[in-house]
Amino acid sequence: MSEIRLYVTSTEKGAAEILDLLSEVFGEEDFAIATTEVDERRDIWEASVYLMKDEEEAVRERIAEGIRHAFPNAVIEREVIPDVDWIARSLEGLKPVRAGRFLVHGSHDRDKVKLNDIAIEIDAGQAFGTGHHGTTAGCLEMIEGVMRARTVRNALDLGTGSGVLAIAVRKLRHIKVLATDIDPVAVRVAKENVRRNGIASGIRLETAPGFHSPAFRKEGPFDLIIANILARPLMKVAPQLAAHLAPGGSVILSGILAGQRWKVLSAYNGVKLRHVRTIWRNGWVTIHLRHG
Ligand SMILES: C[S@@+](CC[C@H](N)C(=O)[O-])C[C@H]1O[C@@H](n2cnc3c(N)ncnc32)[C@H](O)[C@@H]1O
Repeated sequence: MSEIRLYVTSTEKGAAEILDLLSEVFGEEDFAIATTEVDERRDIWEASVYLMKDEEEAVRERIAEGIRHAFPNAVIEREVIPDVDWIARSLEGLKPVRAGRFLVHGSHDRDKVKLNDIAIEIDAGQAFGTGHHGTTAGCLEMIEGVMRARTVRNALDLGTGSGVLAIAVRKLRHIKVLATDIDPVAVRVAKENVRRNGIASGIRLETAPGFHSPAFRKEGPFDLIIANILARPLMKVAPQLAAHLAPGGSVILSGILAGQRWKVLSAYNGVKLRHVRTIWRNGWVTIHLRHG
């Protein structure tokens, strides 16, 4: 059955207020609720509830009732989310990708795994992160280097997508990992990938925009923070990211085009993080920074 997103368009402040109201309406029920930035310059945001098609009418009425007083003119729009299987089928031909000792492969390529590989099984789906993109591969290579050289007792994967990087960290070392994404669909896909890779515990997955969740304080500060979420949001979260880093900790940033490297580095120098190493892949850079 199809999944539906019901959403209301507002400003950042309005979307946050709607999110609070919807959290009261749906409480502990199993609905994913999130806010997403659509256009930073024009301050356009969406507050969304994800549900199955047969629940649509009842959920729509509850949303309307919940926000009616504070937002009398709000329009509730809908989007049908495409089925995961359809996308997966169209991308079935993707070849396994090597990055350091990691081999990221689809379920159809299990026989390609060699003895010394650290295999991560990810089928192409609705979440970003099959290993084919230069940013994911750069992060995997950097994770291996950093975790070999430094003591890492816990880690944060901000913008986890398919969960590939959190799975990589956990496969390298038996440590606790917090993995978050602004997109509840990605979080659901990541949960499935964590299970499929035989990881029964140790990875906590949460839907959260930026650092907006109590989970960060609860699980942090972190010895390693990985964030592959594009240059602009990376620059925006620099102060919060630095605040959640343990003394002497490492940061791996990606989603940065080569030409944006200096802007991102200067934002992070401003929060007392210094450059250690850069990996270049297909026009994208992955950067390792440290406290000090
Ligand atoms: C480029 S993908 C990276 C996925 C995976 N970590 C990888 O390396 O392949 C970026 C992910 O970050 C998420 N994202 C973007 N902005 C975010 C934000 N402000 N807070 C949390 N997640 C965010 C997106 O939904 C997307 O899943």
